[in-house]
This record gives sequence, structure tokens and C-alpha cells, in this order.
Amino acid sequence: MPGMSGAHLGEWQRRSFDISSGSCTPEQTADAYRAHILAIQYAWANSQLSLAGMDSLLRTYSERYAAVLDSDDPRTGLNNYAEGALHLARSQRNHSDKWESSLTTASVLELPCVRNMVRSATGAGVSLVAPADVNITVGQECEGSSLSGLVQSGTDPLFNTPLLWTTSEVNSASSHFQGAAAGRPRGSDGFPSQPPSSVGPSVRALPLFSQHSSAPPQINPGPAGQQVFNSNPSKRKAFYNSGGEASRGGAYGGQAGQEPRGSGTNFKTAREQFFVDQQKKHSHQPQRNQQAPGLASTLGGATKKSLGANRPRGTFSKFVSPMPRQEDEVDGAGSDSTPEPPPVDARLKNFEPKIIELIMSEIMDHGPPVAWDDIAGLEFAKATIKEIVVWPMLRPDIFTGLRGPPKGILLFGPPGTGKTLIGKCIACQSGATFFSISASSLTSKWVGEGEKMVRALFAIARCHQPAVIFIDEIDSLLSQRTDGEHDSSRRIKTEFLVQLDGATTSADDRILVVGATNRPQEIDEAARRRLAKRLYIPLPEENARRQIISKLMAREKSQLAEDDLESVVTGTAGFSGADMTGLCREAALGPIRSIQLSDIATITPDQVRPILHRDFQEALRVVRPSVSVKDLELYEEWNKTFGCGL
Ligand SMILES: Nc1ncnc2c1ncn2[C@@H]1O[C@H](COP(=O)(O)OP(=O)(O)OP(=O)(O)O)[C@@H](O)[C@H]1O
Ligand SMILES: [Mg+2]
Repeated sequence: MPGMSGAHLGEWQRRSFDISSGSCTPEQTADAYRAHILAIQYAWANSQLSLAGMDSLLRTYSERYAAVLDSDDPRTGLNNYAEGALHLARSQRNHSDKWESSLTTASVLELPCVRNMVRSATGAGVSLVAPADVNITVGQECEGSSLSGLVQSGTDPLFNTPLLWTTSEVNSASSHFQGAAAGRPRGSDGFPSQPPSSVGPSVRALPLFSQHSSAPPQINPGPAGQQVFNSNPSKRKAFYNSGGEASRGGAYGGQAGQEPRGSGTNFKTAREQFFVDQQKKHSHQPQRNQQAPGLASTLGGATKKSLGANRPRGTFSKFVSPMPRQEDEVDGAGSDSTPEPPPVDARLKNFEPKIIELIMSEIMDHGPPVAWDDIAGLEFAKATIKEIVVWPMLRPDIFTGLRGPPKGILLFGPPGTGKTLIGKCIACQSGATFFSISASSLTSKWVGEGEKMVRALFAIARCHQPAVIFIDEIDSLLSQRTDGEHDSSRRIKTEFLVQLDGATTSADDRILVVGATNRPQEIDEAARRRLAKRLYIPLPEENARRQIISKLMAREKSQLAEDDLESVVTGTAGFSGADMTGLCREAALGPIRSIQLSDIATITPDQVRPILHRDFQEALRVVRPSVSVKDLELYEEWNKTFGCGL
């Protein structure tokens, strides 16, 4: 800014980025709090701050920091991670979504079967079935409402016919309309050739669907009799809408409008209250609900399920989800017990379930087991890891105080020397909950959410102690912080360091962080300090190379004399474990290459010759070591400077 001195600029920056100024973005605020947290830790490490002082300051700033991270408010918080997920979820449909059919009232009336029905009804004065209790939405008008439990008769001006609905008609109508919608084969006129069986004492056989019925149907009034309902289309629409509720009200007792619960409570659910209001609106149908109980009870099993709504409820009853449960759908009967959500640890209550799920999915499945013997050589590293990881996990009571194990390990060394293999072995052998995290799983999710993932990861690990967090290729996550790097990756790193510090210094937590890298020199020095035990995983020595070849050849048909093996071992100096595996693969192809092309189609596996020394000699001509001497020197150098090996 021209004319503005450095001092002014500094003042302006100080005020603009002052957290309390209220003008900071949530990112700036979070950054500032993070900086505070690190400064406090730094001050303590340099003995400028007492332990108690650090403790209290850390608590204050951690809480403020967490508030910014966890707040859902986009103006004050960073918690926007769910948006991406919700966007995806929005396009999905579930049971509660309305299924909209292309059928409209007009198109239904145009259906030949409906026309027939209208015609015969006009002639015979029989009842018409209202398109109710169909699990489809006809246009936007009726909402899959159920008229079950209602017996209505009257004159429908639309059809100019007596209007009569019975429970069975409702059911039949349901099946008819569903059938029509699904295009199922029907009788000649589109109706089922057999009338549906009676569904209960109040339900008569369906005259409407016996297509040749000419006499007015006999109507069983049901226990509560019938009522007349003169409707016009708009009224009927309203009635359908309320009727669904009515019937459902009936299905779960049907006493809406009366004292609803026999249990002496006046409690009404919102749905019941809605129904009562609707009923008042349609006060020209006064007895509608009185007849509902009987009909409803007969319909209980015959029409749609009430999804738990038929259970007596009160203020102290359990909430019953309106969503059908899977087992309800399977067994049809349902049970009174609602599924208990899995208990959530109080320490995780600040994290969204989705993020917890994401982390949990990172828990490594104990795939193919890896034993310590599967790792050739590396005796020192194996012994140290057993001492640090396995025994303390098994006997935490012995490994206390000064014997307390270090909480952070760094495995470093040239590529292909078995670092990841060791990680897999720890997963199998330690008996701890094993989280295998790669940098990409934290950084490639939603931008800005990496640090939340990191926090959640450590919180979950704390809930699943003893736990091992294995971070492969840790250099890409904790490389040295530079000025030019992206803000979000910087934030993830800082968050990781904060968490790592907590995990590696807390005496109570049994969380071990294991990092693996083949670029140790790129790791941030703060991370290096936290990963206190830095173990060099070198290229395999002669003995280890011999072990690798012997182990791999033992699974194949091979003839390798002792001398041959020795010559291969000496010829592979400088090979990594992965190079050795590659060499054996190449040698194993030798016998196949020696087969005549004409025989390849017919030869049996037994006829393939064993792997011989000459196959290794051939293979050695094409497989070269992948680690250069120069690279090796760098590792040795770094090991001398920072390593904890012998
Ligand atoms: N010490 C060993 N014993 C047996 N097999 C080994 C050994 N080291 C490496 N291998 C073989 O090499 C393969 C690769 O090893 P691994 O993935 O553990 O290497 P790494 O050290 O993690 O390499 P990078 O640094 O490139 O990730 C293993 O699957 C295994 O087949
Ligand atoms: Mg690896």
C-alpha cells in the first residue's frame, strides 16, 4: 500500500487478523488458535511456562479451536464437510419418498377398465371404488392415502353414480390399481378374474369386481354401520387426504376424536391432532371414525402396515419410527422392539457420524496374516518393534513408568525393504486396533476437512485402545512445511502434529503411531521429534536374501543346490526385498519360456520342469537393483544422524 509504513501495515494486519475483531474468516480464526496452541507448547518445551499454566491455556484454546472446527455455522465454523456427502445423498430415494406415478386422475378415468366400471356402475347403481389405499401417487392429488376402515356410500357427482366404498373394495382397488400401474396381466377387462377373498368380518366379497354383477351389491354395514358421503371432486380430494390419516388413525386404534388411549392419557401425537382437526373440517361425516375401529382391526393384517403407529403411546412411550424396518418388511408382523442405535462414545459426540464412519472404514481388515518369520532378516528392527509394540500391548502392567514404550515409531529405509510388510505384521500380531492411514485418505476427501479427519482419527483411536495408527508414506503427510504450500495441507500437518503430540505424550493413552517412509529427510523436524524411535530398515543382508529365496522357492518346484543358492545370494548384493521377489518371479518364468510354443497348449503342470540355477542366472541379467549406492549413502547418513539403531 503506497504511503503506508511497515509499522502501519503491521498494525493493520494485527487488527485485521485479531481473532477478537470479528472480521476474521473461520479459517483465519482456526489458524490463529492453532498458532496459539503451538506457541503454548513451544513455551512449555522451553520452560517458559509451567505445566499447570500450559494445561489451562491449552484447554482454553483447544476448546475455542474445536468450537471453530465443529461449528455448523458457515460464518463462524469450518464444519462444511457434510455438504458434499449430503449433495450425493440428496439424489437418493428411500421408503419415505413419494413414488410418483405418471398416472393422473384424468388418465385413470380414461382407462378402459374404469370406463367399464363407470358404465356398469351407472347401469346398476353399484358402488364405485375410490382410488384410495394405493401405494401410488395419482398426479399430485392424493398421497397414497388409505381409506381402509371406511365404508362410504352416496352419490358421486363426477360419475353420477352412487358412491360406495368398502374395505374390501379398497383392497381390491389397491390391487387393481397397482396391477394397472405395473401392467400385470388381468382378466379380459383388466380386472382380476377372481374377486379377492374377504379380509375380515366387516368386508364383503367385492361385487364391483365381479364384472357382470347387475344387482345392487349387498353391503355389510360392518360393526359401526355406514355413512353417506356426498362428495364433489375437491371435497373428495380433501377427503382422500384426510381419509388416509383417518384410516391410519383407525388402524392404530381409530379413536381419534374420542378419548384416544385407553391408558388414561390425553396425550395426542401431532398426527392424531392433525386428524382431529381434519375431522372437524369434515364435520359432515360425523360417524366416520366411530366405525373405524372395527374395520380397522379387520384390516390390520390385510392392508398396509401401520408401521408401529398402532401401538399405544403416551408421553413416556418410546418413539416409533414411521419408517418400515427391514425385518418388518421381511416377516410382515413386526415386533414392538425398536432397534437401539449403537452406543456412541461420549468422546465422539462432537464428530459427525459420517466422519466417524469414514475413519472406521480405514480400520485395516486383518487380511492375509503376516507373521514375524515372513519378514526376512531385519532382526534388530523386529526385536525392537516387538519390545515396543507387542509386549506392552499384551502386558501394560509391566511396561509402566520408565519402561513405558515410546508412542511413536518411524520406519525409514530404501524402497522395497519391508516397511509396509512390518506394518501389516504389527496389525496381525499386536492385538491392537489397527488404523492404516495413507496421506491420500486424509487429503483427498473434502477440502478443508483433512484436519477434522485427523482429529476424529485420534479421537476414535483413543476410544479403541490399545490402538496402532500406521501411516504409510508419512513423508507426503508430514513433509516440511514451506511457505508456498497449500493452506489446507499446511493445516492438516499442523493438526497432525498437535494430535501426535497429545497421543505421544499422554501417559494414559495406549496409542502407538507408526510412520513409514523412504524419504526420511523430507519429514518435518517437529514430526521427527514426535516419532521418537526411528528405525532403519536397510537392504537385506546375505542371510535375509537367502531366506527370501528359500522361502519363495519352497512354494515352487525347484532344484537349487546349496552352491547355486549361495551364488545367487552373493550375486544379489544391493538388492532390496522387493528386488529379490522380482528376481524369483523372473526366474520362475524360465521353465515356461523353455517350453516349445507348440506344447504350451497341451502341457500339464507336472511336465513343467523345475526352476534351475540357470533360470536365476538369466533372471539376474534382466533384474537390476532398484536402490542406487548414492541413495543408500543418504539413508546411512540419515540413520547415523537421527536413527535409533545400532
Ligand atoms: N524383509 C523382507 N522379507 C520378505 N519379503 C520382503 C522383505 N522386504 C520386502 N519384501 C518383499 O517386497 C515387497 C514390498 O515390500 P514393502 O512394501 O514392505 O516395501 P516398503 O519398504 O514398504 O517399500 P516402499 O518404501 O517403497 O513403500 C513385499 O511384499 C515382500 O514381498
Ligand atoms: Mg511401503
